[in-house]
Amino acid sequence: MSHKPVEIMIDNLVAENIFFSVMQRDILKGVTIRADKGKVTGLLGRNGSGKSTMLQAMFGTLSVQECNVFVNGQMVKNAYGKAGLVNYLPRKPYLPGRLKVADALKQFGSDVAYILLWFPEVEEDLEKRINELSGGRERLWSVLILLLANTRFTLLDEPFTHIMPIHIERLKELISIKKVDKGIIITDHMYRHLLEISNSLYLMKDGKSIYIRDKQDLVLHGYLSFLESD
Ligand SMILES: Nc1ncnc2c1ncn2[C@@H]1O[C@H](COP(=O)(O)OP(=O)(O)OP(=O)(O)O)[C@@H](O)[C@H]1O
Repeated sequence: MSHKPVEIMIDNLVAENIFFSVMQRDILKGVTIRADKGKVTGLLGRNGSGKSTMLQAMFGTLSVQECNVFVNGQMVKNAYGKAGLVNYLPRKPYLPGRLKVADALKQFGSDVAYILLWFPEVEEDLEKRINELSGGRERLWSVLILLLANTRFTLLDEPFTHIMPIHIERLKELISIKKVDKGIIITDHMYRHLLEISNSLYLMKDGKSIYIRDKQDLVLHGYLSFLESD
């Protein structure tokens, strides 16, 4: 009797072969990116290297020359439209400005008690409208709402921007807990935070992605000019 090894498929979302050219410039030259349940994938790159474009192509809201998206090997079109599949934090403000925070939480079905357990000080925002919040608080609420939402994958474009260090530290802990339930891709220029929380880290350069093993690689590939001491 032969014993076939049991293959366990880890929930994954893959955007393969992304090509994007604009105004005769090739921005992405056949790049692949993937999110796996249980992992954080980090994406670094200089301004204009195509990080946001990749996330939008994967989400399905940007039309690019080529991009094939698969969920566990099955091709999907318009990933954003599939209930419970994936959510995406754009670089720009995400939540509707006129909405009260408490109403936004209700709309997204967020677990307010759980959020306040992690960030008790943000309770003061609940009755405020989104456009009355500081930039950092608006970003924090947006990240929390998407991270805690019941989707299999979450794509976060610059989630740490404007957020104060003490909240970034807590957010990183929360991301490490949430990745047990979902696959997460994060792009941010705060490379130290990405180095710390990513299970796989890539650098976008010349339209391709380079696998990053450690900080030295970031110098080698010209993302950092030198290694700062810790
Ligand atoms: N609609 C468009 N028209 C012209 N150029 C575009 C368009 N969309 C994207 N680009 C260009 O594509 C390149 C990649 O942009 P993208 O926003 O993906 O970069 P990024 O790596 O996210 O940059 P940053 O770190 O500055 O956020 C940029 O040079 C941008 O100017």
